[in-house]
Amino acid sequence: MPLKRPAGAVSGETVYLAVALDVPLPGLFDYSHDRPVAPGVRVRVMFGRRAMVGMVWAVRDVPGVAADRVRPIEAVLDDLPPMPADWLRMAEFAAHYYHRPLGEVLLPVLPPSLRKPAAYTGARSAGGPVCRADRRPGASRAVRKRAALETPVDGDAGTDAAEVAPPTGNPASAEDGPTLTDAQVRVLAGLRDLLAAGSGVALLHGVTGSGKTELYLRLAQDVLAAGRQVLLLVPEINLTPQLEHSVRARLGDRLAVIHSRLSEGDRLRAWLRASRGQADILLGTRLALFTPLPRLGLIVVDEEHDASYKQQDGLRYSARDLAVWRGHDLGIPVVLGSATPSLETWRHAQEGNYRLLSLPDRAQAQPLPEIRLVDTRRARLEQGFTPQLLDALDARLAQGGQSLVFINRRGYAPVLRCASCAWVSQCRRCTAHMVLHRMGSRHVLQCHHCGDAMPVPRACPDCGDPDIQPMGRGTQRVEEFLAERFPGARILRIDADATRLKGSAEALFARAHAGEADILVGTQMVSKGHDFARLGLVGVLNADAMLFSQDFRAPERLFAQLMQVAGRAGRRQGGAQVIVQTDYPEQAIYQALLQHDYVRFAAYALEERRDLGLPPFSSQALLTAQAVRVRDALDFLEAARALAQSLPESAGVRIHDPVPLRIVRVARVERAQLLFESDGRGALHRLLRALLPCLDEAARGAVQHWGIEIDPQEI
Ligand SMILES: Nc1ncnc2c1ncn2[C@@H]1O[C@H](COP(=O)(O)OP(=O)(O)OP(=O)(O)O)[C@@H](O)[C@H]1O
Ligand SMILES: [Zn+2]
Repeated sequence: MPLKRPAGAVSGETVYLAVALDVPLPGLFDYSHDRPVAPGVRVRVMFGRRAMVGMVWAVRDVPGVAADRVRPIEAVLDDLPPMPADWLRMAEFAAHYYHRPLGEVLLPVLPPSLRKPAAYTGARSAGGPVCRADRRPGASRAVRKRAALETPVDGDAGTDAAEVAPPTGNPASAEDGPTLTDAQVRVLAGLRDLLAAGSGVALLHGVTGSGKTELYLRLAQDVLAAGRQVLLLVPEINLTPQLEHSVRARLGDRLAVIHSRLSEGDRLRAWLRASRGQADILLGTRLALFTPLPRLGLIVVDEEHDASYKQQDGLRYSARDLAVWRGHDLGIPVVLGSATPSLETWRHAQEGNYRLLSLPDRAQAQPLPEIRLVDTRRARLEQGFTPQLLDALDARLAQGGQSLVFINRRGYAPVLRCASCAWVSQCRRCTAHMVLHRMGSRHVLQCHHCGDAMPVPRACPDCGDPDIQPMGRGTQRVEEFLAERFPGARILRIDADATRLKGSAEALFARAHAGEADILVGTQMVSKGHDFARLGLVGVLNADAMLFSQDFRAPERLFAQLMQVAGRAGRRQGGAQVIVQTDYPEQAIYQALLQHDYVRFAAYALEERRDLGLPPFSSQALLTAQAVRVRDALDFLEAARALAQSLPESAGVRIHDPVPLRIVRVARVERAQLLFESDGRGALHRLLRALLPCLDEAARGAVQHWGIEIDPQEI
């Protein structure tokens, strides 16, 4: 299809715009208009009978379909300049690498109000969401004036696409940081080398509490002083308030925060400030990566190993991997920080692709906590607690210190069971148990997979026995037990249920940080990133649950999780202790944990991966299929496999057997998967490019949905 540069077109003559739309169909869609529109400009169009917001990707001389079937666009949404060229390049790369239509990348990553046609029509639209945001008190006059005068830029998206507000120079009255330790000084010099070199990736491997955050702030100061912007990514929303506070105190108020819990209006305003260059620092979770930043000079990915950087639906991208790509594309440095780097990143550092900088000790000269494995096989457990852990909790309480009980399972109990027959609380729609939850004074059953809920039956639905009992325990039951066992203690539970309401997570964490709790009970939500001042004891229940998982990444994740949660203890005072209860103290993973030895663990785990040809020594892609019956999903995957094997591009690609997912049915849909693997990335992608366009044909009939995931993190 011949593409034409918009600048050459004469106004008044019909042009064809290739528009990306967020619909599950490949390719772009042609619309006509009376003058060219720059790539990266949003337009309102009719798709079938639906009004949609799309994004212009190119201008064509001739449409891809018969000219009389091409519909005109409804409106050019000229409240924003075209998306900048580097942003369009990143989206194009993501679409290509993850094998998705462009429209499924370009539109979903925008703030929701920018992609809703209704936001631009009707009496109350008042010029659209951008104009409304700019008219709010607080929006600068200059912006209001610009928004009122702005006409669409019919130029190349690359040139001067964004409004760039000049930096204000050094933030006023920035608080001074602590005097750096020798190790921090050395690492900062390494990071500054990277800045001076202009680009490259550094892995900042620093043990928990080593003061990595301090170095991000120092480096950010340099970048800001040079008039550039900083993108700071964190894995969890709950980590933003703590960091936001440090950033404001040290670097000033030219900060924007973006994450998925913001209201639409707040998210749009933060996005506008960042993309207009009015904010110098953008702090956010993975979706913040897709924000245009006209003066971007540094990207930091904190806790880079964290699985939350991987989007789990739609475009299944890794924000960390795309951050590295964006840095490379822009020729700016990227810093990946972690106490427990992912093995992918660690290998890059070992091979010299990334520059390895290490902080081997804690910043405040505290030793890492002592770790004890307590063998649960012969212990007399009280509600899952060993006498050793209970004694340790007692001792901390007596000293007035804070403790954390970590259990990665929310709710009251994972299953309800009848004492006399085999009945268990099974979800009607999923191959999973319904979890018992306490709601105030009542209990309910809830499925964590489909969200279905039902009241607790009075008696066993199968045999009528009234004696039905919760089995095992989650955070709520632990909280209840601790309250009984330690009546004077202030107990605070932090998990997804306790933090569901807006603002409640921030309030709970603030109380934990302020030392207003003696015992914290929490899931992985509390295990990472937080800098608790008085926490001296960590008890880990149920660590073994991940030990024998099918997923080859389970040991890596378990090790990281335990190192991270252990790392919350003793950050300000010595004498901290971690107690891990386990049935398998002899397992290599626990032995490495005792030594706080990430490097040894990584060496051992990488050796194993190399022997088995697993990532990072190979690349993987996962084809998943959904159907009412898993047999149909498996048949489709079997056909896909046969088709793949018949293609010449399959050379060098290992194609495994299709298998049902571990939890095969969710919400009455059954799922299966097929794994592709190759030693080099290229071969895998070549095969997928040849194979995927043929699959819709093969999926006809019983298969409801199929999808491809590149670099899957869970198998
Ligand atoms: N040079 C220093 N002198 C004194 N205190 C410091 C110094 N550097 C950092 N700190 C303090 O040490 C604590 C731990 O630092 P920080 O939270 O940055 O660690 P981290 O490496 O990010 O840890 P984690 O990986 O566990 O998140 C913080 O309270 C921080 O203020
Ligand atoms: Zn369910």
